Amino acid sequence: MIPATHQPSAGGQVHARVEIDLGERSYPILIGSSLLDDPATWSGLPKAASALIVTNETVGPLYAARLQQALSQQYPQIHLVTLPDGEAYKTWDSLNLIFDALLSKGCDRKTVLFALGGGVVGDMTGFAAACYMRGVPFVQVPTTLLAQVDSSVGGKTAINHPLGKNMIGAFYQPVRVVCDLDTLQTLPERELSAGLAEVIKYGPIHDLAFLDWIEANLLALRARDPKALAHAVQRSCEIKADVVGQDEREAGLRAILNFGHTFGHAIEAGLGYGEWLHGEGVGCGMVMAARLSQRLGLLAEDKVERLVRLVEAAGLPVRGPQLKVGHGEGCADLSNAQRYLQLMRVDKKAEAGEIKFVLVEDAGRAVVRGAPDALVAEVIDACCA
Ligand SMILES: NC(=O)c1ccc[n+]([C@@H]2O[C@H](COP(=O)([O-])OP(=O)(O)OC[C@H]3O[C@@H](n4cnc5c(N)ncnc54)[C@H](O)[C@@H]3O)[C@@H](O)[C@H]2O)c1
Ligand SMILES: O=C(O)C(=O)C[C@@H](O)[C@H](O)[C@H](O)COP(=O)(O)O
Ligand SMILES: [Zn+2]
Repeated sequence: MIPATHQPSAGGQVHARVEIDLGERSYPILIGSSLLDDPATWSGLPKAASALIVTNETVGPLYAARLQQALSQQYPQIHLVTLPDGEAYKTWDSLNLIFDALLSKGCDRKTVLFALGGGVVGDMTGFAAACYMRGVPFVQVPTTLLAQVDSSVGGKTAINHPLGKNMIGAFYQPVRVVCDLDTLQTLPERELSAGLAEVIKYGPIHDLAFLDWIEANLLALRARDPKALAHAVQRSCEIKADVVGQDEREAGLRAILNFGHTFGHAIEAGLGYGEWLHGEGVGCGMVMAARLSQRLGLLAEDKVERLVRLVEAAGLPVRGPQLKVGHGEGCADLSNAQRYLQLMRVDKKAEAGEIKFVLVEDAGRAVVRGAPDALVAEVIDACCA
């Protein structure tokens, strides 16, 4: 049990409520301020004898006691498990810490899990919820910009494998998402920039007017202006809810949300998880995917340069790294481009060894298709430092 350290301030304000329409798996995304402390935020959740808050060693000390206090009216027993912090810990070992806590505390199949943290905590808590007793309810309480605009929504849950990102997981939807914008005020600047990568992503694939808005409001976003953050989170969640509502399990359309990720995931795995942040890989990966789109005649050069400027202005890298030769088995003799290609062949969108890229067109649409290895290698060579 967590000690209740202080009284909640309550008085939460919901600025927006976005519904994700998935039939019986539908749920609301609440976006607002002071939501964490307000017992009203948590009313109507599944009833249970116990809840388990899953967090990490950074977020726990900041927010877990407040969440526990607010939940205490609803759940007689509230337990806490604190995971090590970082992408390098998105592993079986961390997942087992959640199962150890669930079992040692006598949690049953009604126990509700609360994922309090960024995307790493969210993805692992969701996966644990999908597995424990073959499925218990869980709530996403995202505390990073990246998690509020993307990872808490849509039910992709997973852990990493040394050979590939998010390779072991499940589609499993939360019963509610609560985005308390106030938590973004304690986020390190590098993490805020990482979150902006996923915000920017929605522009070229779905909404060019939103891209205009991001450009016009980038300074306000980086200064954490509450109104700008509220709009960025709301519009991002609306777009993601729309896409996921049409294609929950990525039979087709949902793959557009992977813009920048084919290259980005290769960077994350190739450098070793945690070396570059997920959002940094996505930011740079979008630049590489845009340059590939240009080489295939889909995107005009001025549109590519516009994206590069925006990614850079968001505080994200626009040049790809040289992937460590020898980091993975059998890659010692590979060139940098060959190493990228080797890692990208593991991507979940690949079919029969053919890599599929999310490419973008001038009109603000995305297409998912293959490209000749030689052309991809040229783009990698041109994009890497
Ligand atoms: N499931 C999905 O659809 C989806 C979508 C996008 C990304 N992801 C996954 O999400 C992960 C990245 O998520 P992330 O960027 O949130 O990283 P993260 O979870 O590692 O959090 C980033 C850092 O910020 C700290 N932190 C979190 N909230 C804080 C706060 N309010 N104040 C201070 N520090 C805080 C964390 O402890 C961590 O050190 C990746 O594993 C990625 O694969 C999943
Ligand atoms: O929700 C989705 O679908 C996405 O692709 C969102 C991505 O931002 C996210 O990083 C996702 O985890 C990547 O999916 P994956 O299937 O390539 O692991
Ligand atoms: Zn992502």
